[in-house]
Amino acid sequence: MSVKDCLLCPVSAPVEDTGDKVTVVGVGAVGMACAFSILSQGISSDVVLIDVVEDKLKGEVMDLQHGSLFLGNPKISGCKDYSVTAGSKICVVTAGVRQKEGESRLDLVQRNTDVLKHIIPNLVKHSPDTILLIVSNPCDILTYVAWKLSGLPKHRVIGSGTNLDTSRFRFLLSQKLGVSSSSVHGWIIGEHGDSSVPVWSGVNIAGVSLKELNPDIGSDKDPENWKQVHKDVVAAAYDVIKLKGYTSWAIGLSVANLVRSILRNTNNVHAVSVFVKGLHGIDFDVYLSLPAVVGANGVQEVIQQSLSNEEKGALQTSATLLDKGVHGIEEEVYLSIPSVLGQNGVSRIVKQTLSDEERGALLKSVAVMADVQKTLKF
Ligand SMILES: NC(=O)C1=CN([C@@H]2O[C@H](COP(=O)(O)OP(=O)(O)OC[C@H]3O[C@@H](n4cnc5c(N)ncnc54)[C@H](O)[C@@H]3O)[C@@H](O)[C@H]2O)C=CC1
Ligand SMILES: CC(=O)C(=O)O
Repeated sequence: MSVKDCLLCPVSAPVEDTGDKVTVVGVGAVGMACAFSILSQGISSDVVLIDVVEDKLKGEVMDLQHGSLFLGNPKISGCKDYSVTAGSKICVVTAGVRQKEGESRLDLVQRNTDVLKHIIPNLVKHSPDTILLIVSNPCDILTYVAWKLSGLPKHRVIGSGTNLDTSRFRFLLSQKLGVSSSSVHGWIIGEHGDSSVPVWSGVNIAGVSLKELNPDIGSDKDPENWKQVHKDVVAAAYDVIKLKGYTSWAIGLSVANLVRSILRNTNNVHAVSVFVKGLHGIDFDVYLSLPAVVGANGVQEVIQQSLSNEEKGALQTSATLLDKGVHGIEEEVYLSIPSVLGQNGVSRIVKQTLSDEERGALLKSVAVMADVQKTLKF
């Protein structure tokens, strides 16, 4: 008999499924900050890491496991093979390239779309009931891409969106006012990026509206220049990237906050990237951030904020920009398009006006073709 057999008298089979499994794809700065925040706050007791760089992945798993004593003995595992992710309640996607100094988030769209084409089908294959939480940038466009690639219902594909920008906004306002961020209520909506929209009409402390105290707040006419706070929110990522090369801790904490709301079914309201067609005059397929009720089903409801005309206009500009970003995604594929044929083969392609639905379906077709092509050997 082994020491273990002498020590332990079996009574019942150990339970393997913790019911709160979270997969984090990408063990870079952001993925590890997410995993660490989730584990250190005891939000999940079963965290799986995935990456394509095996040594780094193994090292990160071991390093976290060695802290198990201080984390309440969670399951921490990692592998290149997606079968380890089976049964995940949430899959957080942080894989892909990040901005270098001087690059915008939108500059990453093509490279990270290609990365998602490999990741999303694998995640959904092993966890068909999962909620996808997209963090990689450009976050809103990639959330749309993930929705298309996954075939999951819209409410189960969410982008971390402006949950982070909102946290930055509330922190900066709190510094100006000398009150805690948690007591400053305000929202950043729209793109997680340069065209984000501050909802000045709703900023309040204990129900006291700052706009009622200063009707010009957030505008160019405001002598106190509160507009600078939003400028600082937009500049935040660029500033941190200039200083340390990347951002990590705040996004890790922001993701952990979202994961908690989903796993514990809290119905907290977060600014997250959701499908917004039909809201605030936006009439095309696009994901961007609005305050939404988040629970075990993903996004349950979107809050219908009363926006000023200026805020609504800025939100629509943000939506149009993201729509352009989606349709700018390029693939080298052949597929059927009405064409003019002559002796020289194809002489011209007919420019059809497609509905958003048709364009979405075409994009999916392109993604599938591109995936198949990648498996061919020449
Ligand atoms: N939404 C947000 O608020 C934020 C988003 N980000 C974004 O998060 C992403 C990751 O940033 P960092 O962690 O700093 O980058 P990083 O370069 O440190 O890590 C990226 C990781 O992804 C892995 N990876 C690449 N292709 C993969 C694949 N096909 N499958 C699995 N893993 C793969 C790499 O091996 C690497 O470990 C970037 O796109 C960045 O812009 C960063 C901060 C905030
Ligand atoms: C990099 C990025 O998206 C951020 O820190 O906001």
